[in-house]
Amino acid sequence: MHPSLPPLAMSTEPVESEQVVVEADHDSPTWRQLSDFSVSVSRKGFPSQASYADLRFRSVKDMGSLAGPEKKIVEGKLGYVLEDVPHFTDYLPDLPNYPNPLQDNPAYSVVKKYFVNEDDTVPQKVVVQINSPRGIHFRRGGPRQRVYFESEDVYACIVTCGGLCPGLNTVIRELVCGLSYMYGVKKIVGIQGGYRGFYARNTIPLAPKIVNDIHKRGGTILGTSRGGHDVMKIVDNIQDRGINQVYIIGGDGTQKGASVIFEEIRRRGLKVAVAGIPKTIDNDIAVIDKSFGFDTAVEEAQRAINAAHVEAESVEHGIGVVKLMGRYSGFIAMYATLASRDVDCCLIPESPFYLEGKGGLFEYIEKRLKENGHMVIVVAEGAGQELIAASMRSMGREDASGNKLLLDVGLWLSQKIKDHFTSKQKMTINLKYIDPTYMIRAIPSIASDNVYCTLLAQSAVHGAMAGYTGFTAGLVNGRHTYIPFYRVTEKRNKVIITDRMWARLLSSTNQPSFLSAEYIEEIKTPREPPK
Ligand SMILES: Nc1ncnc2c1ncn2[C@@H]1O[C@H](COP(=O)(O)OP(=O)(O)OP(=O)(O)O)[C@@H](O)[C@H]1O
Ligand SMILES: O=P(O)(O)OC[C@H]1O[C@](O)(CO)[C@@H](O)[C@@H]1O
Ligand SMILES: [Mg+2]
Repeated sequence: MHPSLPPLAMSTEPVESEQVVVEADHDSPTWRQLSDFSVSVSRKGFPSQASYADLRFRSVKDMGSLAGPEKKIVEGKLGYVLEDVPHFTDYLPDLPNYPNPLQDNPAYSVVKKYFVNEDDTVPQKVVVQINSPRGIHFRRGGPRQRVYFESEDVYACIVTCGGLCPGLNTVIRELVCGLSYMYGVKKIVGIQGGYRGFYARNTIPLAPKIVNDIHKRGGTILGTSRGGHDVMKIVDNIQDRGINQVYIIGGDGTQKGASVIFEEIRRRGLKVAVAGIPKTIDNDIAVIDKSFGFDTAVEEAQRAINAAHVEAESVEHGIGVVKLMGRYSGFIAMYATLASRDVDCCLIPESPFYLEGKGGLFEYIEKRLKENGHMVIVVAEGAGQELIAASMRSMGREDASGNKLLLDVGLWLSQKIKDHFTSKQKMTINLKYIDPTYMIRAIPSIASDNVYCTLLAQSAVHGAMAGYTGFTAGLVNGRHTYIPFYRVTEKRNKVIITDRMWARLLSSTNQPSFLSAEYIEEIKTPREPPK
């Protein structure tokens, strides 16, 4: 255990009052043997309205791996569960705190109830039944009455990792402006070229004047990369430079990396806030309503679909194929299809399809061409990978971050369609393939995404200033929240093909579901609950 880490106060019984029952440190055998115990919460203010008797505090260490995340869970009556995020005072109990400087900011001081109530939490599930448990909640994001940094002591850094996404520059801009204008922070630097930039590149100074109009440009002014996550080198660098707020913008891989950085920072007992801002054009990050840049991507995809449609309808038996992003999740393809209404078939990774035979894609294409004379197919990049793998080799390759490198479904599918209709069916078709992937990723974000980026960035800044750490700032049911890293990285957000949204798409395109009769029967028949 790091010498500066205080022992946690804990009990093997549910806490019925504010008492502290047993003390043990994180690395003690006692800690390891317990997977579920109560901890006292040293931070003042929670819970103020609910009585302590209503609540049970648990800190659940992932027993599978000692290096795994420590979960901070608060349970209340009626099945209320708060999956809380770490706070400095969990491991640095005697830190001083200060009044939030926003109190004296003329723009904000007139706002009624500007500060978020310490007890506010946001439910993950908003549709409930009369007797259903209240379920998982997340801590509400926003400015707090007290902060754990004095403005002149803050030294913040910002890093962007993973693939490009519209809105990256807006988030950078709003972090810089939020820190400067709301909290008077003067020392902010950008880490260049993703995680490896911490130890392999110089930092660049950031200030409102420098970032003033970067949101009008695509990409990230800081640069980005995959791979290069060396946690010890990164944290050594943070420590050596005296950085005490780290803002990390990136997708699922990046948030995993942020979690590891946070764990190392906590192990060393450093007062360094680690805040993640989720970025994923694919919209595949779990828990959050939607990721920034997603709406921009769907909007821009319309241009490619329109072009495919114009090409297809101008010739005899015209087929337009458009490949859109989505490695594991077909959200962009699904929403772009629903928005366009010119699409006759949408193929996504979550819904396996087949080409030949009854109910297959070729049969549907032929029907559509006979009915309409042309058609448009939208295919997500991760769709049909098993089919391609069966006909081609070179599966199993990975990029620098360990992400599987996919085979180009758009080219493959276009070729298969051409082969089938021209060689086998002896039918003349005119196929045009459009891959707008990198054109979509590289544009600046649209207005609504810019506002979303602004609120996300400000929420992250408020959280870090208030002493929260090890969190991802995210929108849950329309409210800004702080979500523990493990919650956004443990699984991916995927299109659920048994949900209404996919059904809407099927009914809008009239495409086959490609599901077998047995499968449909199986999902319709409710299973017996396990005895
Ligand atoms: N499990 C992990 N532990 C530590 N670092 C990781 C982990 N997974 C990924 N990273 C690091 O996070 C960074 C970004 O990861 P990745 O390239 O997978 O992009 P991403 O954040 O998932 O974004 P996207 O996939 O949307 O482009 C890389 O520098 C990578 O080394
Ligand atoms: O070519 P790159 O930069 O590795 O990124 C491609 C991947 O990035 C994403 O756009 C996600 O950021 C995926 O949709 C795509 O597979
Ligand atoms: Mg990823």
